[in-house]
Amino acid sequence: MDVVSNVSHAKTQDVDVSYEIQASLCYADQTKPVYKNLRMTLPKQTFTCLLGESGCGKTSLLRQITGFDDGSSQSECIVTEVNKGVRRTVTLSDSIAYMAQQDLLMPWLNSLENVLLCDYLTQPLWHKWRRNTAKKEREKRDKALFLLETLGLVEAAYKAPNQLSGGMRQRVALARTLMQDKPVVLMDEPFAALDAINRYRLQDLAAEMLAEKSVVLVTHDAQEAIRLGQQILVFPNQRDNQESDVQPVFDFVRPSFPETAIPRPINAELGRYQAALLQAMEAVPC
Ligand SMILES: Nc1ncnc2c1ncn2[C@@H]1O[C@H](COP(=O)(O)OP(=O)(O)OP(=O)(O)O)[C@@H](O)[C@H]1O
Repeated sequence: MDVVSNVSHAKTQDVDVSYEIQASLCYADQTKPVYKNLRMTLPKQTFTCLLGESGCGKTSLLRQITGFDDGSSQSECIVTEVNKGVRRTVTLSDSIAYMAQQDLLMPWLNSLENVLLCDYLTQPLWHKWRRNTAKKEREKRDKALFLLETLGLVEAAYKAPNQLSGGMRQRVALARTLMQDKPVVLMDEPFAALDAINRYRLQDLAAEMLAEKSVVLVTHDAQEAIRLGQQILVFPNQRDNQESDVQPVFDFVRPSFPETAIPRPINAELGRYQAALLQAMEAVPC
């Protein structure tokens, strides 16, 4: 199935532009690669949901796309931007906001400070010393407060993480991700720890607030993938194929999904697609 033809939200998306990712990864303490010669296409300004069985390499792939390398693996990750047929190799590390499975809030900072933290850390040092930054700092603070307000966290702005519920902490983490305003957003099971109502609300907020971004959302929740996915990819299982000297190109399984705008309502149609997605995931060879 052609990925691009499946994309909804046609108004906001520039489907002529995409990132092609080719990646291989083998951790030093493992004999077999986690994946080899894996290819993935991310159309820009599209919500891609990535599923797969536990341990297949979803988090590793996100980490590789960010450019993170702790030296404990043999890895290769080539990102090619394809813009109206013109291809060029790019580095995405400066263009990515990453939201991890844990909220990773600093316990000694309040919500507002946590939201502002990434911006502060990524500023060059000389910028912090400049005198005329007061106005910019005020603007950033206003933006952070606006994000917290939009996410229903006005009263939590000056509270420490240990004074917040799990759902509130995840919303602060989402505000921090949005604050960075990066074109590519990678989210690793961001809503997994939430109750059903908070998860539903945050899915709605994420779809609305990340509509202009190229998003990869790792999830184990088939319903979440069908609600949010404009492209859904199921991680191929490569473990049985590693013995061969020939390196085939592995591709993701692409189940079908409704061609309506996201976030999709939970109804009978969504339930049917959810069942079909679970079947497609079961069919991935183990
Ligand atoms: N830093 C590391 N060093 C060595 N092995 C690792 C490291 N990180 C992950 N692995 C291994 O790589 C494989 C893929 O792990 P990864 O966390 O990417 O899977 P995942 O699909 O995200 O799993 P889950 O759905 O459970 O979060 C696993 O076998 C894991 O044990």
